[in-house]
Amino acid sequence: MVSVPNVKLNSGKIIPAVGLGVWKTPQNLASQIVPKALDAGYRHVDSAAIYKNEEEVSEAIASWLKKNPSVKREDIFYTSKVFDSDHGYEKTKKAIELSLEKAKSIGYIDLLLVHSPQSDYEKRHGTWMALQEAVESGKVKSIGVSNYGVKHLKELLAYPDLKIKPALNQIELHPWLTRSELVDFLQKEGIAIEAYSPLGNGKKVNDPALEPFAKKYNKTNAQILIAWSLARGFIVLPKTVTESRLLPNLESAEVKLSEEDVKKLDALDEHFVTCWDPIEYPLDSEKKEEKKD
Ligand SMILES: NC(=O)C1=CN([C@@H]2O[C@H](COP(=O)(O)OP(=O)(O)OC[C@H]3O[C@@H](n4cnc5c(N)ncnc54)[C@H](OP(=O)(O)O)[C@@H]3O)[C@@H](O)[C@H]2O)C=CC1
Ligand SMILES: O=C1Nc2ccccc2C1=O
Repeated sequence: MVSVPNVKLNSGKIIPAVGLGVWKTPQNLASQIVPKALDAGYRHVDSAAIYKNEEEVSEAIASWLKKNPSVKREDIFYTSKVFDSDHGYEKTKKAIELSLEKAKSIGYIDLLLVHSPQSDYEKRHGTWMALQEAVESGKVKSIGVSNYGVKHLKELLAYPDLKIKPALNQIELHPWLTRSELVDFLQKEGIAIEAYSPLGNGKKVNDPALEPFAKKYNKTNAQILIAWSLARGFIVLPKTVTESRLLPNLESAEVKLSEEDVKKLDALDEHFVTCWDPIEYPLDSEKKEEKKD
């Protein structure tokens, strides 16, 4: 079995440092690939309400656990996310109920994230209050954010009724997008960092800049990229629906890049964003400034 490191979150919960991403994994493929991933040794799956596969992912985990009784529910880490259109206290409460209903086969959600900061102060605040209550109810074990920039995090950390700090921030990270200011801030605040699109959404897997590293370590380009995330201390979420890629991607956890090579890879940074970039989304005060101009 591949030895995958765990990370302890500020909630006290443990998260495996490699998780299977399931964005764009259709429902029928989710039912097939999740058990294969668990067979390969994955113990962490990253879904979201907008991926439309929460139920299939959860049911695949539940039926795999029945067939593998030596692995317990607590050994698996399941994440979902509340989308922007469900921001605000009441809407988020309903969205949480729906995500919990879809995850009923596995009993609880390990980590629930605010998918992005794209609304306004009042709605983001209401959403966080609903998430805090979900932890108090016991049906959600840890809560966090995704695509939050430093300004969004500072806003959240200043809520007068903040009871629970985000356990992590899930953001796009790879050598072409290293977000050093945000990463430093998160490390200082004790908020774990989760790297999405670690292969640059597949667009960077064949980049020639990876060749010397692949050659030196005798690993694939994808393995170098996943190993880079782990060497930086990030939790990492490679996505694949290709069975033959599951194990090699997970085995990246056993690739140890030298500090010097990690720095060389860091130097590829060119702020290359592959899909969306809500990290720059304006605060209410910035929207008012825009209106004035
Ligand atoms: N919070 C957020 O806003 C976001 C979260 N995420 C999360 O992060 C996960 C991963 O990010 P994502 O953008 O999907 O992309 P990745 O960077 O993980 O790349 C996935 C692509 O790379 C291909 N691939 C996977 N493994 C290999 C390999 N070993 N060799 C060559 N190609 C490979 C996949 O193809 P194939 O599947 O055909 O094998 C797919 O096309 C998402 O699934 C989601 O869970 C992603 C974006 C935004
Ligand atoms: O995985 C994701 N890919 C996306 C692209 C656009 C908006 C949200 C997401 C995701 O969560």
